[in-house]
Amino acid sequence: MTAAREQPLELTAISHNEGVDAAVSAARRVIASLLHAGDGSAAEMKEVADRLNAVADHLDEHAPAMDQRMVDMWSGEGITRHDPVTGPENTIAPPLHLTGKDDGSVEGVVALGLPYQGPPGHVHGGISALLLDHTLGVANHWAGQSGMTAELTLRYHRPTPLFEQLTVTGEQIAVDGRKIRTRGAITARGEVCVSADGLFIAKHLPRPR
Ligand SMILES: CCCCCCCC(=O)SCCNC(=O)CCNC(=O)[C@H](O)C(C)(C)COP(=O)(O)OP(=O)(O)OC[C@H]1O[C@@H](n2cnc3c(N)ncnc32)[C@H](O)[C@@H]1OP(=O)(O)O
Repeated sequence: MTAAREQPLELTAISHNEGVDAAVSAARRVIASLLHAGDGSAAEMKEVADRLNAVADHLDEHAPAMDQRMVDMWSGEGITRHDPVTGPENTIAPPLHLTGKDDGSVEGVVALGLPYQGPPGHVHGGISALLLDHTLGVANHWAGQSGMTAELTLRYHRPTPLFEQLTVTGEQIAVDGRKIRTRGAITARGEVCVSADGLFIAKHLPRPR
């Protein structure tokens, strides 16, 4: 095991707070604000819709062809900037930020707002599954042997609160040929809300070129 690091090792992309990252942060705000406002809001929603559509028209007008964008997204090695969990370029990413620990596990903290609500005041179970699937995948990457999810078994121990700091962890447990076993959890206030056991199979789809 390596000597203790002063800084945790970054395993996911950090927002640059400029360019598309800044626009994505603003869009995340819009998504949360729309849900907060609702139809009973005094805001002029027709005008809001027109302005948002104008923004989308502007983006579409200047976007590269989709196949070129796919190549760009997957150029270079290492961590992605576009995934739906950690990606600073992806508006639907909360985003979760993961770091690698010296014990071989990965960990991140995140607080989720209204767009991720399932039961009243609590996180949707599918969102928890999304966070854990990705975190287990990053844990495999950190451990040195990664693959695609073949099975993900979740146990929902207690409701996962919105608006509170959640800790998401992942750790590779075993590798047997192409089969990789990984586990993880989401905890709030020190209590496990969701735990996950994953089976991953070493398989890698080709990057667009
Ligand atoms: C760093 C970034 C992190 C990102 C993390 C995100 C992770 C994801 O979300 S990946 C996307 C979701 N997953 C998928 O779409 C996977 C779709 N499924 C597949 O591609 C394939 O079926 C896959 C990969 C599961 C198996 O691949 P394939 O090469 O066909 O495996 P195959 O040769 O049939 O089986 C290999 C072994 O695994 C076993 N196996 C395969 N699938 C399963 C399964 N679901 N359950 C149990 N065992 C399985 C087989 O029995 C076989 O075992 P053995 O060697 O003992 O005979």
